[in-house]
Formats: sequence, C-alpha cells, structure tokens
Amino acid sequence: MLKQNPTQTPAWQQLTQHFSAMRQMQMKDLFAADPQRFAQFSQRFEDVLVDYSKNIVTADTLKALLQLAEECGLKAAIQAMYSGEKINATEGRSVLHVALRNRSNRPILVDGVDVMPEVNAVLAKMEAFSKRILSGEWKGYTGKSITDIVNIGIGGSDLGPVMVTEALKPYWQPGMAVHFVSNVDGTHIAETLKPLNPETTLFCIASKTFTTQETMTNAETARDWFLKTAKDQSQVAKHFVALSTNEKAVAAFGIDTANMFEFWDWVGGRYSLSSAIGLPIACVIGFENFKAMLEGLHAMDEHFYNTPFEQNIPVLLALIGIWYNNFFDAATEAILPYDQYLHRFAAYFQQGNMESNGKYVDRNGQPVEYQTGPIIWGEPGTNGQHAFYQLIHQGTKMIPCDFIAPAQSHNPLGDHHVKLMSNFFAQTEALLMGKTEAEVEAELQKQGKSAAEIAELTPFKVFQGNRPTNSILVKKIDPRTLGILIAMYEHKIFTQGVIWNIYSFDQWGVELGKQLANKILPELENTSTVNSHDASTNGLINAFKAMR
Ligand SMILES: O=P(O)(O)OC[C@H]1O[C@H](O)[C@@H](O)[C@@H](O)[C@@H]1O
Repeated sequence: MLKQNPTQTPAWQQLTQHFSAMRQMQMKDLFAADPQRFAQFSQRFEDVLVDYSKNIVTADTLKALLQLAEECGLKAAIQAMYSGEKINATEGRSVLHVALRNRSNRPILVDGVDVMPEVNAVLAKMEAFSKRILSGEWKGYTGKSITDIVNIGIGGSDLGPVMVTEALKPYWQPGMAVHFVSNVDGTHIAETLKPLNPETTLFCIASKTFTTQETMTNAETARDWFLKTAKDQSQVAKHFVALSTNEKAVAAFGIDTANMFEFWDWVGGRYSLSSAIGLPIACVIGFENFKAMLEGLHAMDEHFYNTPFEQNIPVLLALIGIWYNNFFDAATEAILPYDQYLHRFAAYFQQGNMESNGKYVDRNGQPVEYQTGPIIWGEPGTNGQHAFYQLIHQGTKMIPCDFIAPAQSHNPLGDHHVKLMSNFFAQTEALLMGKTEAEVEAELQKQGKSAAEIAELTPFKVFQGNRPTNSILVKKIDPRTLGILIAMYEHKIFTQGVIWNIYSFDQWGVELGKQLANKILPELENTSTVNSHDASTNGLINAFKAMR
C-alpha cells in the first residue's frame, strides 16, 4: 500500500492555495450564484438522499480533493481491503467486514483460502439459533422459552448491537427483549438483572478476544447469578452462548463450544456487528430483518467499491471532512439524528471513527505533521437544539454537522413528525444563512425597541451563518437503510485513514490504560500505603483506600 504523506502531494499544495481563496467564501453567495447547486452537490442512493451542498466547497474544491484521493492511492487501498490484503499491518491482519455481508458470495481470499464458506456457515448457525429462540423451541433449564437476551460485551462487542437494536426497535419480535451490560461497574449488571428471571434469560457473552476484563467479570457475575437459582452447572449450556474468535477461552469459561458463534481475526471489533457479534440483533429483530440489514450494508459496500469517486458517497463525505479538519482546523464533527431510535448512532461512530483514526503515527512509523481523526459527538435532535446548538450557531468553533432524518416516522402521532422535520430543515437553513445585522435591527424595530436598545442588542442577536452541514434524508429507518448508513460511515472512515496515511484498523491506544489498571488492581486489594506511582496517582489511591 502506498504510504504517501498527503501534505507532500501536488493536490495538497493546490488545496492550500485554494483554501486562501475559500476561507472567506460565503455559502449563501455560492447558492445565489448557482441555482443548480443542490442538484450538483447531492447524491441519491436507493432511499437515501445525501445533500452536501451546504458546505464551503465549489466544484474546484471537490476536484482538488478528488485529486488528493487519487494521489494518496485510495483506489488501490480499496482494492487491497476488498481482496483480503493484510492492510491492518501492525497486527498482520486482513480487514474484511465486507466479507461478512458479501451477499453476492463472490470468493474473498485470506491467505489463498475463500472465507465465504465459513462466513455463510456461521450465518446459517445464527439463523437456526435465532429461529429456535424466537419460536420458543429453545428451552431454558425449567422447560420455559427464552424471553430476555442479555448481551455482555464492551466496545465493539456492545456498541453495534446496542445501536442497531435501538435503531430497529419497531422490528422487535413479540415476546422478546434484549438488554446490554458493558461497564465493569457492578451497577450495570445489578440493575440489568434485577427484573430478569434466570429461567427465561439467555446470556450472549460477546468478546472477540474473550479476555477483556470488563466482559469476563460481568460474565462470571452473570453465571453466579444464574447458578444461584439453577444450582446445576450443566444447565449453563442452555443459558449461555459465546460470540468470539477464541475457542479455547470460551471452553475454559465453561461454555459448550457447540454454543459458540465464531468470527475471525480479520473482523475488527468496531466493524463486527454483521458477524456473530450480531447474534443478539438477529434474536430480537428476527433473522430476516438481520439479513435485510446485511443486504443494505452490502449494497453500500458495492457502491463504495464500484462508483467513480466523484459520485461515491463515502468518498465525498470523507473528502469534505478532510477539507474542514485539515484546512479550516475544525476539530470535531457532530452527528445529529432527527430520529429518537437512532439515539446511540453518534456513540457507535464515536468508537468507529475515533478508535480507527485517532492516531498520530503514520504508516511509515513517523509522527504526522497534520491533523488526523476528528472528535465525534452528537445527540438526537431536537434535544441537542436545547442543549449545545448555541455553540454550533454562535460559538467560536466551526463544527461541521451531519443531520440525519427519516421522511417517514415509525410513530406517526398527530403532527409530531412534521414538527420534528421542520426543525431538521430549519437548523441547517439557519446554519447556512445566519441572520444579518440589518435583519436583526428590522426585527427589533418591529418589536418597538428604541434606537438605543437596538444598538445595544443587535450584536448578540446576529448569526454569522456559513456553518457547514450535510443533510442525510432517508425514507424510513428500516433494516436495509440502516445497513446503508452504517457502511456509508464505515467507508468514510476508511477513506480518511487512507488519505491521512494512518493505520485505521488497530487500536494500540487502548492498551496502556489496561496494563496500568492490571498493575493497580492488586494494590487496591490490601491496606498498605502505595508509593509506586507519580505523586498524584499515589495520593489518589491512598485517599481512596482511606475512604473505603
Ligand atoms: O471484543 P473484545 O475482545 O472483548 O474487545 C472489546 C474492545 O476492547 C478494546 O477496547 C478495543 O480493542 C476495542 O476495539 C474492542 O472492541
């Protein structure tokens, strides 16, 4: 893979020059000058409309950004990922979440072996299992059917299934509920288990490595809770399944490997929701709906693979993100879904994006001299409007935002949805157009304010506007559309990682804290004074011990 420093490309030089012309550019002037702007700067894919016209870009900006993608070897990088090359170089692994939802069944080789037969075998096992659970055929230790699934996992073994099961709540099958325990804080599992009955509860222990401290601790607590009632160790098989790549550790925990749903080291945790990690999804929305989501993911995978970059949605979104991140110095991006069911969508892509592209070392092992991954955050609209939008509208920082909304609500109550959507449209319009001094003055005059009052108040009520947004309008949040949206963001992240010349599929940054926690843990289990750390850490640990 090309290891190109993006700032050393001709395209980057061109963008730097172009930026000095664009930094003062007003989007409303661009709209006024070009009646075709919306048509020119929007793309449709199935029932998804992506409008990126409210960005500080011209055709020239996109041309230079597309050139940057070419010069950084994006084409070859996509080819390398889809063909199973070991692009996760620091872990020596392929990166093949696209194989998990490869509905075309085209062979995908890892070390010369087609992975599709094993992918399909696990999917078939998930299908059969989820059908047995949902039909009530799978019985617990007292002969009752399962009513509650508890997924125990963290990070990539939690966030995807949480986000998807919440997003697709209207598709939950009758008589089945799903719960998630991730935090090692005992409160999480204690509160989750409180209303549950061990006779009708199934635990999915989800961990790629099956060594993660939080998950193993919660899994042991869950087993103790179960055995407190069930008594008999042999009944564990009816209530515990494992989703993992680590067969040995699964067996050592006491889960029958017949109840293990396998995946592989070429599935990154944060890209694993279409692997066996998706089992709790399939068990609550049904396998047909799970399959529809896989088909949506695959459709966007194909779009990303086959579409020329100038119409390629993930590529365009990635390039626009780079434009703000690297030229306008925007440090964050907000994801703002106008859909209550998508309330964990930003949290999901917080891991997806920040764990992938939060790297300061490039693929040559050198510290980068440019910005890489942005900070991702967001909450559903309209709640965000009454919380942090003040800063987006009038703060000193540029925050590019993605607004996401469905045309059709799953809960068409009265006029709720049109009210919601009026806010969705109004916000991006306000961020684009702002409100001028003259408009504010005229408004204050109408309200009967004196000249002195008008002069005093006007500066506070002006909105500069010119704040960039993408609007992603979909017909309905159904399994297929959700799959499309997920893959769209995944490939945006991939594209940016390629251009920033970083490795997007490792996560060494999570290791140090884990190591130190393992060192500190035994120090907390006795009463002696600790002095093996820096003064602050020693002080805190000793204060904690004194307070216990
Ligand atoms: O599935 P596991 O192995 O329990 O890992 C859970 C999480 O652990 C770490 O925080 C990272 O490696 C994440 O990417 C991963 O998702």
